[in-house]
Amino acid sequence: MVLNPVISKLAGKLVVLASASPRRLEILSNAGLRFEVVPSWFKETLDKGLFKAPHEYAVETAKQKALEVARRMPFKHLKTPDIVIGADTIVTVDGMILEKPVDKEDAYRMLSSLSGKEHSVFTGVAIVVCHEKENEEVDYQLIEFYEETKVKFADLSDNMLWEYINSGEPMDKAGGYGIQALGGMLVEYVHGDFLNVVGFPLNHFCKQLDLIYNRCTSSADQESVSVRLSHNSSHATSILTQPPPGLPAQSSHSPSSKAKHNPSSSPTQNSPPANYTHHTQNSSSANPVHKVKRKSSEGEVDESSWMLVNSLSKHTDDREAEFIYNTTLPLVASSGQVIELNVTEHEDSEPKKDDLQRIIDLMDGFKASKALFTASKMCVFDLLQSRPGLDAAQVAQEIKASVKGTACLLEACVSLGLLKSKPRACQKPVYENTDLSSHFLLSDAPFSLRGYIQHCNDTVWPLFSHLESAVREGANQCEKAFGKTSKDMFQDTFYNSQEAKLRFMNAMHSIAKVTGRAVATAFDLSSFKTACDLGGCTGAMAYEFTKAHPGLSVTVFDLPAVVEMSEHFLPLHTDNRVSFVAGDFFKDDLPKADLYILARILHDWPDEKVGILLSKIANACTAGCGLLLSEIFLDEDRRGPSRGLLQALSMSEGKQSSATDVTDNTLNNTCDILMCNAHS
Ligand SMILES: Cc1cn([C@@H]2O[C@H](COP(=O)(O)OP(=O)(O)OP(=O)(O)O)[C@@H](O)[C@H]2O)c(=O)[nH]c1=O
Repeated sequence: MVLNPVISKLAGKLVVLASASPRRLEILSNAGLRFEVVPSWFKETLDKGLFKAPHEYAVETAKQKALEVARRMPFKHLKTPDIVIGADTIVTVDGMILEKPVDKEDAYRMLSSLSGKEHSVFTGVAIVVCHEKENEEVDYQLIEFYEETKVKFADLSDNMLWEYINSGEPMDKAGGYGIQALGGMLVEYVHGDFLNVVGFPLNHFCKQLDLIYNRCTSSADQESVSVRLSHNSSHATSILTQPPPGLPAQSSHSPSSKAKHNPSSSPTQNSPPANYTHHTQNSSSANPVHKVKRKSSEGEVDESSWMLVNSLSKHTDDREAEFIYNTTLPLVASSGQVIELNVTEHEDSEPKKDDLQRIIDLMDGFKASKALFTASKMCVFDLLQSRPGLDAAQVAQEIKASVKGTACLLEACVSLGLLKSKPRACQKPVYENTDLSSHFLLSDAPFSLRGYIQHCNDTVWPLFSHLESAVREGANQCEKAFGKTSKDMFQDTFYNSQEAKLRFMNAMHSIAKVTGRAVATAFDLSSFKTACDLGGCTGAMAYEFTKAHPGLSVTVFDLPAVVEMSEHFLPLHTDNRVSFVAGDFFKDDLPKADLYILARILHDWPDEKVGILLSKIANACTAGCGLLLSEIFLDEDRRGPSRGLLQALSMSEGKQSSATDVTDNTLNNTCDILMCNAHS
């Protein structure tokens, strides 16, 4: 079910989040948006003194973050996004703008300035809509807005402040606190959008999308859309729209054609608003034939490069040649010179460049996955976390691999945004983790996905390499991939092999930790005092539930073989509101609880087993009980999300269901059913 039809308007578009903030990633993916993350390299160093109001600073920073990514991607990633979203969150108190603290003392200064006071949290957001023109230039059009939320802190003693600071939570957060986690304890009240404080004003964002895609469908469907930038009120909102009748001028930003358009909202007090020229782009191609245009920046190219160009020219009506070269790819000739080939397409019969890029991305997707799996398995991210700034030869030595192979792997990771490389004069570049890899790829990061990545590499990947057989036979391919039946695999995982069991538990643990909080906070559970997480494995989800709901105790119910290992996964601060009970949910009595939780369980089992489990839950429920389901539910039209449809290809005995499949199936209205979509 898509709650917000606006989000679905972005389906099929290359949406990019220009942010390394895990909170923004979580907020947008929980809303069902599918996007890539390309953290911005824009340094947040604008002169705050130049802005009349703090929100203008946040909006301008958000805009620069988004534009930097929009401009970089066509060159670094060889693809042009459709939409880039940038955001910047700041906290303001007593006329000061607080960003992320640089160290603990800074965090202390910030938090003590907030103690006992009301302050404002502003998140500036910029949406950059990119339109590729025929001449390979890109028009960037901007929608920018901000949201303000007022937050009041309780009086905080120094002891409390230092305890909080020493938890490590403040360091990557504006104002030095995270309202969504421990920092929530400091807060007396919040007036306004909570998610705005966390880092992204989802509601306001959806309203802006609504303006773009729903209220102005006719304009958004056109090749060219224009921008109205309004700076005439303290609310610096820009609305992307074809001019409704009566509205004045609009503007288009094209940083690639700076001579024509000044960048708007320049951070100077006196600078006038942007050029408000009405810009419409001709969508038709003037040239009906393919053109191979050779550009060479300096001097002559050597013979080999000429040969390449000539052979391409000969093949301009050869489909394969067009498909390979119908994009601007920098080709490096043996002289080291870069030749750019631009092929202009015939509008009527040839595919659009964006479409070609989407196909190429799909073709390459498995290479990117495998590069991630391999770097993770070879502990590249852990190594670069403990020793940032190693070059390829040093990394190769540590991970016991060839220098050539390691250099290729590191560069591939840089291109995927997983590593940063720092060039050094006359020396090989050195590497370090990006925020993305620090958050998700380290073994010991709180949101580590390493266990799940290893599961994808060791279990999912071999199954998918037999996809053709799986499709032909309509059955899973355990025997081909592992030489074992799925029953034997199950036995191994849970009973025969300690190592297989730990690997599996580790995978489930990591995905539950990353998604747990979103599931735990998706609903108001204040009416429930006890919960039972069926198949709750290591208890990762259960701990998130107890953290989010102080009045709730959770029993984890899982197979004895799992429960006996659960102590390996105890969190640092254990919580005696989580307990473990061993049993088989198909055979044994379920522990009594007000709320039953089934997170990522149903899709594994065939219909009859799902029926058995749900009717056992129905029997265990009394009035006022609830069932919380978290799955990658299919949309009601079963067209998405592709994550669910792709998961179905593993041909496990279970299936992907829509929300109504499950509610229709069962329970005879014995309890409330709470369903949330586990996109990640
Ligand atoms: C007040 C508050 C802030 N934050 C985080 O603070 C960062 C702000 O920094 P930013 O510069 O806007 O973003 P960033 O993290 O540096 O990422 P980027 O967009 O790449 O600049 C963002 O993360 C926010 O979630 C919380 O998680 N909880 C809160 O209660």
